[in-house]
Amino acid sequence: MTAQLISGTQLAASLRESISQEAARLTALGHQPGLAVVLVGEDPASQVYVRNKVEACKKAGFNSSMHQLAADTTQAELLELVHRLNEDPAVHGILVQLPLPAHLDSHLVIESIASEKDVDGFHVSNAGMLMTGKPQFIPCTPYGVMKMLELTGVNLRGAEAVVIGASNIVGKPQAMLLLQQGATVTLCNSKTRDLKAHCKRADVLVVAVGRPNMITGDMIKPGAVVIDVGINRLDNGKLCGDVDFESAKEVAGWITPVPGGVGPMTITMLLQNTLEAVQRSIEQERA
Ligand SMILES: Nc1nc2c(c(=O)[nH]1)N[C@@H](CN(C=O)c1ccc(C(=O)N[C@@H](CCC(=O)O)C(=O)O)cc1)CN2
Repeated sequence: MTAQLISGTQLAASLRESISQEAARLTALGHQPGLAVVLVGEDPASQVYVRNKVEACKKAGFNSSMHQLAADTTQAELLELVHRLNEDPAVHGILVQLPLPAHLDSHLVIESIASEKDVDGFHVSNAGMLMTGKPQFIPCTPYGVMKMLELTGVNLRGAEAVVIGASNIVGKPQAMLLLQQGATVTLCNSKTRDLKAHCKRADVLVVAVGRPNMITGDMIKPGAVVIDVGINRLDNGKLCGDVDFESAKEVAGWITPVPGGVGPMTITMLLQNTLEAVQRSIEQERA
């Protein structure tokens, strides 16, 4: 193996220590961070992620409430719950786990969350703030990726960064964050011609597609930083990323594993965003 491993598990553990300390300080001041997590239905992967989020909150000393709703919950019932959480002063952050069951309109639900409590950073107001270079809440996965890049010491100014996957949750905000750090960014999508040529140019390659092992070592520039956002469950029950780790690690300079890479960082940045929500609410009270 030539590449150095970027362990999300390790980085997350060290960031969570500082987060816990700040949570204890805020709690002592009478502002215990509060995160409400909403899950609709019984998607097994979502259940795992939500459980891990609630667990991480508890460990960090946050007050977390879990709202588990039946798969046939109506749009009106879900909006009513979000409305109640918006009004609750003990709740600083609200997260509705995605994907929602098909009969629910995710866009309307996200827009119903008060933007100052949208710790996922998915609300159009927060997406706009990020786009215009004044981020309030940065979506957790791209935020975590930026922390991982910081750890490698890679200089993003003038670097060629290629992001594969143009979702609102990962690809688009990731491209914005890289651009804001001075990288020259290419955002690839499912229609991109000659994906390999784009990948081969990348000093920093972020892959968020959801297709097991689609990026192989021969598509990677020697020494590149490769960040694998994909989490795919194979028929044998094992998890794998969008990058073929075995061949990629022989070419890359740095690489993230799956599991234990970007996933744990996503949850950590959710805690960080919730802290930022508390800090802003205190500032607002004082103003
Ligand atoms: N409201 C949101 N919904 C979703 C988000 C999100 O950020 N906000 N992101 C993804 C899923 N996700 C967080 O919710 C998430 C995915 C994976 C992990 C993680 O820690 N993965 C572990 C493996 C866990 C396993 O055994 O399955 C790892 O990679 O090591 C955390 C969060 C979609 N929905």
